[in-house]
Amino acid sequence: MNVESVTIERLGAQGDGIATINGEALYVGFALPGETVAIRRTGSRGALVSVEEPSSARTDPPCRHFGPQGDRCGGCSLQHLDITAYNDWKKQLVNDALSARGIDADIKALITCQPGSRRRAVFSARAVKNGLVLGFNQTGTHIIASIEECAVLSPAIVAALPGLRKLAGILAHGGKPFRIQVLESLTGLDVAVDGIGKIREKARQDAIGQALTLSYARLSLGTEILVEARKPVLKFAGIDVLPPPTGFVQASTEAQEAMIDIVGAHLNGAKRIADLFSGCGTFALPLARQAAVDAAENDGAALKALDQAARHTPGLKPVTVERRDLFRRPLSTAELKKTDGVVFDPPRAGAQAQAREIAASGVSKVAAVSCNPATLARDLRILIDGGFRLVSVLPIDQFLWSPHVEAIALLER
Ligand SMILES: C[S@@+](CC[C@H](N)C(=O)[O-])C[C@H]1O[C@@H](n2cnc3c(N)ncnc32)[C@H](O)[C@@H]1O
Repeated sequence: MNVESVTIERLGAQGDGIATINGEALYVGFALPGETVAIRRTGSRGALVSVEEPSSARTDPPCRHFGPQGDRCGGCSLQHLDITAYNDWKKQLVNDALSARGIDADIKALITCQPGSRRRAVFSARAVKNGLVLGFNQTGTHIIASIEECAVLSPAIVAALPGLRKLAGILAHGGKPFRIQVLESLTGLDVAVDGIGKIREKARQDAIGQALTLSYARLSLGTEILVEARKPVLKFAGIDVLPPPTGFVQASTEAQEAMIDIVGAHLNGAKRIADLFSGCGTFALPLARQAAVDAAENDGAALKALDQAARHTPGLKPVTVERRDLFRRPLSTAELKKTDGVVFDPPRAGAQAQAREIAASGVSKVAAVSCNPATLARDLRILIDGGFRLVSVLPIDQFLWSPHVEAIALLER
């Protein structure tokens, strides 16, 4: 394949450099705006061969697995961009999504997260001819890049990699890839193996032995607990919560605490708050210090954890929980009649049906939390058209060096 030289014009939403060739966009990973790079072209993608004229914003990536010279670990896409330009790009992702819906917003400076602060990871693993590979998928492929270090994950998770590899080796069979979810809790690692299929009794017993030797707090197969040496504990603004295996929690404690503060301050003064897509209570529990809270969510185990934490925490205002599919059955305007504040934090698909009900309700303050600026913008458009004023938007870099960004939009009327 021929090597050709192109000039990169801008960064795309996935962190690729974009050049224009014959009027068509060409995407080049690990390339930056202003750079002239040598590439090998396949369709609309160019594989970086070398950087001929580097950008002044190019910097050395902190992780050896990153980039075309590393193992192309797909976890990060922008370690080679200096921090100021990187922060601007993240903020711009939110701005672009809102602008596409005609929303002019006061977007605050990016709230940053430190390297080594990610407490949750999902590794891919697979038995191979001469052993086992465990790491993250290369971008856009099912090839697993074996990981020895990671600049994003907490040091405790990085230190656990050799043990996780042993555990995966015990459970792996048949060469099919499977996942290992790891959450660093305050009482130790909460490890859940997923997508492994049926395992033999001996492998199960060996895995339990390994979990005890490695001092994990808990080991599960999917949601089935195999061994629980200690209950995994997290704190949401100082409130103890025992999350269920594989249940959603925010990726970084730093981001979680910043988000709790922002949401709590905005909904200050509300007497009755609905926390929709509540998970195990990241927002509901701290908010119950200031108002009665009705939490709704589709994961029964998460709601049970929320309910138990509420019952065991003294001084909270009343908390109710309801298991409910909010895509199919959003809280109606009638059900929101006594509610004056709402926080919603849906999965990437957003909260379109729920936003319509809130727009038509008497709710006066909303905090919309999202990990997907495109669906956030769509839902904000519904709320704004329903009479809400967008006060501000706060982007949060919960997914460091990746193309993902968290944001909280604060609205009132
Ligand atoms: C981004 S998480 C937020 C959880 C929580 N607010 C937190 O901060 O930990 C999204 C939550 O939506 C829940 N969820 C997904 N689909 C749902 C649905 N159709 N109805 C209700 N909840 C749903 C998930 O179980 C998950 O807990």
